Amino acid sequence: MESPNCPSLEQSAGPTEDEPKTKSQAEQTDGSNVVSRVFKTEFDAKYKIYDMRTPLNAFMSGQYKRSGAYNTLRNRLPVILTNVIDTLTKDKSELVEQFGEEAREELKIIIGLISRLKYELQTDKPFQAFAGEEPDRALWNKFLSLLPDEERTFFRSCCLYSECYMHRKLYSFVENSIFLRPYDFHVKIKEHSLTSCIDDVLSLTKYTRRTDKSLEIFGELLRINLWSNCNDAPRDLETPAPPPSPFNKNVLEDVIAADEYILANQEAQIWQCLDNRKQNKRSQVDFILDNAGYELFTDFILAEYMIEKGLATKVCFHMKAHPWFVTDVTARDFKWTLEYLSQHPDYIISLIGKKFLQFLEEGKFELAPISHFWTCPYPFFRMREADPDLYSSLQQSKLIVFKGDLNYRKLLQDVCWDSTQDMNTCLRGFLPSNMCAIRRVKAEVICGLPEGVSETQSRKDPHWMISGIYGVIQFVDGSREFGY
Ligand SMILES: O=P(O)(O)OC[C@H]1O[C@](O)(CO)[C@@H](O)[C@@H]1O
Repeated sequence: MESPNCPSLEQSAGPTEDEPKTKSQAEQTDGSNVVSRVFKTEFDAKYKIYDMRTPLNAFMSGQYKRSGAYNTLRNRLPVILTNVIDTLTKDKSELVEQFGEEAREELKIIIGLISRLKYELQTDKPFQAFAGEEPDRALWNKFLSLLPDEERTFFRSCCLYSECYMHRKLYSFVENSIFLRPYDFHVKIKEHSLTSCIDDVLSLTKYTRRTDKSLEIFGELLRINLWSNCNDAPRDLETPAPPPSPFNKNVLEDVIAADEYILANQEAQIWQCLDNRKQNKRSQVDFILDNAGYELFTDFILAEYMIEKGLATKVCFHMKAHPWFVTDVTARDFKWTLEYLSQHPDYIISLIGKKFLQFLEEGKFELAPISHFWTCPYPFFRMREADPDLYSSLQQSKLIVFKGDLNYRKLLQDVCWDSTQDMNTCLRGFLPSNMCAIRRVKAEVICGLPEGVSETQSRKDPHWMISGIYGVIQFVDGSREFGY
């Protein structure tokens, strides 16, 4: 993103209707984001990349050069694939030892397939149907076949679709192998994201042992949870480094100092929703998880608080059916984390790990049945028709906690909404129950901000929407819909 002089999104006089436009409509009508037809590089000319920001109400897409989506497709995703190839090459002997000599040949084939995927990404090739044993093959192929031809490539499609497609394809390579099938390319990164933070785990454990039941403490836990959503995607030299984070991810010392970086904070409404027994007879809270490591640990701490203070009788954790967006939690990561903590040599860490394991045995913590909906490209408003069982199970929830940036993008269909748009509108009818979103802002998809905030932010820091140093804690009241 090298666009300090370009018009800000909020200055654009885009249409005001709620329905997002297709990209071609956006190009035709959004005059304020003047489309520069002078392509600056050979790549831009070849793949028709417009030198403009994402128009208001359009989907995020790599075809807009001055967008985080372009940066993701051009810089971040190829690096993810290169890193996986490097890991496979470096760990070859270890993997052969673990999965048998036959895995050697498979590794070669998989490296070749990943290189091809990277080439397809970098040359904006059309998405290919899935042809293996993927359990969600039909869903994906139907989705791909319904995409209009001109939107079926990496840079022309909605960026959410392109990213989901790349991660789904990547996993399909091991999924369709024989010997490497149980392998997760990202397992070491995920384990490291916990083991490297063990001091933070210990401090947070000690800090949260004797807490009161109060909005003040609850709010602090929400904020600690928010700042833990900080997995940093790999960046390359073309991308300016984000400004240094003004606080540590564990934020125990400076959680208050970090408050000015929270652009919308509805923790009081979330507290009210959980603490209001008369109005809300439901007692289960659902977490739609994001990243493994320290973030997952803070999810456990927040869930523990909800249970111990009588705000919920059970917390149900929804995780990904398979490796996803590098660090997302799978059932294997969830169980590994609890085992790792409970067997840790530090007595305090092992105690908390054992306590969480016991919560699992007692049904206070629960793993939700695996759903492929979380790893499909659909935004959440499509859940009711795509996975009606999941939708109706979420209707039983007292509060659904959506963690992280990707879930937020799926809530808002990866659309560049006016930042002041009411969240209810942006959800397009997706409201199974009360919901909250806890997310560091890493993509230009946001709503529910007070008037003027976005303009002020843009003046202060043109990269504020992709830097990940700002956050939101937002709430949507589902009670009117269900008459609690
Ligand atoms: O772990 P989180 O918070 O979902 O963030 C990861 C997301 O952020 C991004 O890096 C930018 O939106 C995406 O690639 C990805 O969706």
